[in-house]
Amino acid sequence: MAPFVLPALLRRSRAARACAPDRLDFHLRKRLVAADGPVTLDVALSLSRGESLALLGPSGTGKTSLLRLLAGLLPADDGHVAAFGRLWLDCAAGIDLPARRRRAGLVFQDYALFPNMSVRGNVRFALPRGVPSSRADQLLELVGLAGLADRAPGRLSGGQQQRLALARALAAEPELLLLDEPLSALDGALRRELQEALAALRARQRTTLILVTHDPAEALRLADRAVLLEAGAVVADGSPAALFGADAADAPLLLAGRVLVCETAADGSPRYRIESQGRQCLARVAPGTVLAPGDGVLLSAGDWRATPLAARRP
Ligand SMILES: Nc1ncnc2c1ncn2[C@@H]1O[C@H](COP(=O)(O)OP(=O)(O)OP(=O)(O)O)[C@@H](O)[C@H]1O
Repeated sequence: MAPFVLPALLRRSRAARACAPDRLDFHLRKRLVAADGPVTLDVALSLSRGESLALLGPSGTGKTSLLRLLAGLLPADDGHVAAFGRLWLDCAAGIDLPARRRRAGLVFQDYALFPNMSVRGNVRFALPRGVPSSRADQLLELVGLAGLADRAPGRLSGGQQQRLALARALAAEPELLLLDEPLSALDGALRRELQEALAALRARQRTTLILVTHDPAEALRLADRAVLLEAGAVVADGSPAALFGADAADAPLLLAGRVLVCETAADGSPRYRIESQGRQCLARVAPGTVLAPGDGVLLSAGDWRATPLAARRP
């Protein structure tokens, strides 16, 4: 056998061996181009069926890209995804299932609803063949939209659109539910209610969940495990309580840091590159706050917000 074929075969068999019926096992690599230069996303994780993982990290670190890679919406440079007994991706073996053949449901930050269909139509469209259309109404009930089933999505509020996007993702009965800040547009009580509905649903269907959140309290409520990404790599992996402290529901983790430089995000808002504990991250600031290089800040690991130290003094 030609020597160059051997590594590819070995890699393929490693991916194929990882293909256990009750596990999601992946290693994905992708070169991303950030505003301040290229970053290589390189993440390997293994989850059991029904596990819920919260993905946290500073803005621009690759969280959304990782969800898109898993869903098959972004091509990987290298790696594999072995999902519940099936290879969705094995770059070494040339296997790359298209998004529609992966049993992954992704709820985007911008919802991606069909504007020409009613609320009910959006959910019905996603039902697998053979599932009665009454299932759409059950799901709309679950997310509190039963009364708006005939409305066009364009006439829903941001929070209602977010709930519709969630119902549509659930309709497809995914084995892997990928949620990109799914509840960020919802206010307190409703957010709590949907968090509970999601937790109950997960327990009932054993759906594996990966959710991007900036909210440690949400990670504590919805996730068994939290992973912190920085510059495309996993820097912490453990239980949310161990990572953020059991009282994270009230106070996000605060780290002392120092401003290195101010950058401009894609939406034109300022982002500050902060150095904290030997690492760097990008953080937002409250409107009107101006920081200079060298300023001391407190960095909230929950929403990656930097607050000038002086402003926090009593
Ligand atoms: N297809 C692509 N090719 C190359 N680079 C990309 C691609 N898509 C996104 N990027 C870059 O990858 C970086 C990470 O983006 P991503 O949206 O994954 O970060 P994030 O951690 O989800 O950020 P946020 O918390 O702000 O949503 C960004 O700098 C983005 O410009």
